[in-house]
Amino acid sequence: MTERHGSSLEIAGLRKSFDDKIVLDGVNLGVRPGESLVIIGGSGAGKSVLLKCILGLIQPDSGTILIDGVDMTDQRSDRTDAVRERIGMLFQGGALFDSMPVWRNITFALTQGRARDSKKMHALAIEMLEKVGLEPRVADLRPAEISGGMQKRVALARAIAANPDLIFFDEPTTGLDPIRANTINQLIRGLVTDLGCTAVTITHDMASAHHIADQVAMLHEGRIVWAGPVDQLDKSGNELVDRFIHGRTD
Ligand SMILES: Nc1ncnc2c1ncn2[C@@H]1O[C@H](COP(=O)(O)OP(=O)(O)OP(=O)(O)O)[C@@H](O)[C@H]1O
Repeated sequence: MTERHGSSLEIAGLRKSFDDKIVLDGVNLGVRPGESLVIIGGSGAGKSVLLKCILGLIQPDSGTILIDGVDMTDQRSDRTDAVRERIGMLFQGGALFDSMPVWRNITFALTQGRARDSKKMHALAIEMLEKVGLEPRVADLRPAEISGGMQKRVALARAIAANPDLIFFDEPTTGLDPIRANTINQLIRGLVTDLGCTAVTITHDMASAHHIADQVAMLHEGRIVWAGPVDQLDKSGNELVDRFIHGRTD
């Protein structure tokens, strides 16, 4: 049984150009509540720009981005702010604050930077660390004192601490060995299957895509050229998808 319903995401006709370079050329994409979508595509396809548009970090030129029916491309309002509060994000580089210990990094957004019930927050951080396979002692270290792979898992712990309904992962397994990558894959899958969270993941790691995804969409030159259930990926009949998943450049 799920604890809640994840958010829905519907993108229609999304366009974005930088000067005369078209990066998003009418993206249409949908994710149902409690579903895991993986977006694949080669370098420069526009994946990061798409993600930044959804997160409100870049303003698209046209098109709509509906999260639970609220258009996130509209001017900021109480409605869009309320939706943003239910969104979690794991950035590629982790983006941790080096000046504070791991436990404060994990709970920072929950306290909005204010010192609040430190003991409770410390305990919560340890609980989150356990979920991502890290020992309690890591809570008191600073990000610079732990490896890149551990930083990635701390960033994931931070993303899930806020209990989001919709969570975005940008290359969550890049730079991790296969065992650690598998821990992250299982965690993402668990967020969706056990907690009913909606997940959108950008990855080049096809093993991870197969583990995480319900649906897969391929972005190529700013358009979604194929979308479908993950078990159809290997028999999509789409030349661009075949080339991408088999790493062919011909
Ligand atoms: N702020 C910007 N100004 C100008 N061009 C940009 C900007 N951001 C992205 N681009 C261009 O948009 C295109 C798509 O970039 P994007 O980062 O979305 O690709 P990607 O699919 O995420 O690639 P990768 O897998 O390598 O991360 C690239 O040609 C990039 O140079």
